[in-house]
Amino acid sequence: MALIVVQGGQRLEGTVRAYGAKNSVLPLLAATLLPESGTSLLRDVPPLSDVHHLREILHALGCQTEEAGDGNLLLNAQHVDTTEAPAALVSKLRASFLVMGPLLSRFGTARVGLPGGCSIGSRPIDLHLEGFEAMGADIELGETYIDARAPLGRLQGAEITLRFPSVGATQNLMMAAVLAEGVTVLDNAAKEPEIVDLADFLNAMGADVRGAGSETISIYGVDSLHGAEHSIIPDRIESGTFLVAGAITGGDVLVEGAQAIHLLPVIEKLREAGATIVEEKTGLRVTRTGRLRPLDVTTGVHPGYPTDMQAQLTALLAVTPGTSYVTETVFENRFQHLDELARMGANVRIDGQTAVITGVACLQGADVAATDLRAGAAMILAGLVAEGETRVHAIHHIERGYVDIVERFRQLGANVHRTEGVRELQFK
Ligand SMILES: CC(=O)N[C@H]1[C@@H](OP(=O)(O)OP(=O)(O)OC[C@H]2O[C@@H](n3ccc(=O)[nH]c3=O)[C@H](O)[C@@H]2O)O[C@H](CO)[C@@H](O)[C@@H]1O
Ligand SMILES: C=C(OP(=O)(O)O)C(=O)O
Repeated sequence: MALIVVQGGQRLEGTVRAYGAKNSVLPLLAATLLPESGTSLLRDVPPLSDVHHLREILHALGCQTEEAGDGNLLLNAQHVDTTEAPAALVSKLRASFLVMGPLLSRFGTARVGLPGGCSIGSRPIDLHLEGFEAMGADIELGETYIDARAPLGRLQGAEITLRFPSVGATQNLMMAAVLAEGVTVLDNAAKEPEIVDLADFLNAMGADVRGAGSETISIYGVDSLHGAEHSIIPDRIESGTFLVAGAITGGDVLVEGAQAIHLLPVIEKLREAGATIVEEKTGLRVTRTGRLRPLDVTTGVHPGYPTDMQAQLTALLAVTPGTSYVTETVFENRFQHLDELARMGANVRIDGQTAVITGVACLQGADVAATDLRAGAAMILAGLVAEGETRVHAIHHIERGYVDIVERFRQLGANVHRTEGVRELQFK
């Protein structure tokens, strides 16, 4: 199995470009199922394994996709010939379940396998299903498949208040509503930038989605949609990861394309920790010369501190003098990386939902696992400042969400490489 090997001690310096956002491109790919005519063009599609797997699902449904160079992807769903998304493919990633909304909206029926994704909590899909039901769908839950059908042939607009502003449920229900009969109002909707990106794409296709980015989204159903062109927003989590890399190594890194407006809580916390972050014409520059300072951070839904940037921050805090507190409120099992940091000598303990991290002078290189995508990024970050060699295993998780991570860290001066064929160590 492949692993990433990091030799600690290099100060990172240089420029890195943010790719299109993984968490935007996945719902956008699902949305391309909606139009019955025309080809869509998505720009800055990141070449990630999650994207590859979602494209496989689109192909299984009868869509055509074609790479058109420079990160452009053409998609056509005119000839969709089945509404069954195979469980074997859907189980490879979480966002695959987002094909349910578009299929149900356009065809009034869908059979979709149960989704996979990072194991960071129980991750139910009850909010998605309750929303479809409120729009008139009958839902049948099987062991590996979920069947949904609109008995009237078309979903009906409804008023839906989400118990929690779930990103995925908001996206799935928005897509279900665009071709429904009448108006759907989603209350307590998620406000993440990826929701706004999806609404912009749907509207470019001829939908009428209003209020995305606020807690109430109104979707006025239309009769048909057409293909559209859209540029994907830069990945705020990838950008944030590189900002932490600059901060942890006391470096000077410009993240091209990083948008401050999407990263406000991350910027605020990194500044509080002692980094300098400046908005430049082309992106965000991070530098740090002074000592790191401890933090008290609580994750939350947007515009709160993103849970997807929690693990990376714990790597920084592991080498920050003093005691820091990190409270995770979005996922109930998102501290697995702390055990891995502890293998490297970090002083961490978990108290309920809070990680208590007392910084150590230096971490030690070790064999560690990428227990999930962001946990893997955190291991690389820790490895950058550890004494000796850190070998990160289970890197398929990292490759779900970071494009060419090794090459891009190398360009910034990190001593890191990817190696194949080494026996996977057993982690308890
Ligand atoms: C592909 C993608 O975009 N993934 C992101 C998306 O995941 P995802 O869309 O899965 O995350 P959600 O916002 O839905 O989940 C947040 C919380 O709501 C709970 N929940 C969710 C749905 C549901 O039907 N019932 C329920 O209880 C989840 O278990 C979790 O505790 O948003 C998360 C929160 O910002 C991010 O960490 C993920 O990177
Ligand atoms: C948890 C994440 O992804 P997913 O929802 O696709 O598992 C993530 O991007 O950090």
